Amino acid sequence: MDSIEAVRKKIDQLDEQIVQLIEQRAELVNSLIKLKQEQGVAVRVPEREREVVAQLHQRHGDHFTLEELQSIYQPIFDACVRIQLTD
Ligand SMILES: C=C(O[C@@H]1C=C(C(=O)O)C=C[C@H]1O)C(=O)O
Repeated sequence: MDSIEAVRKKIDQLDEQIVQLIEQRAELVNSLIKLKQEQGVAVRVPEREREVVAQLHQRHGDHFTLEELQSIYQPIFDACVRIQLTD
């Protein structure tokens, strides 16, 4: 069995990957801004955000409730929209 320190090291590595993925996600969201401006699409699209969370819940509902996934994703949506508006 791994020691607490060894497991924490694996958790730290996963956290690093999670943040890198969130950064990549934010870059993709940011790349939409030009298309949105050209097509007159709103920066914030709440129904799309609901759809993202609902799809994740369909696939991962065994581990996370809908409310938990919403709580995890709301700050990510907020940060992505802020970056779209400020970059
Ligand atoms: C990425 C988009 O822009 C915004 C950010 C979203 C996201 O971070 O997933 C979803 C909807 C919009 O509020 C989009 O419209 O698809």
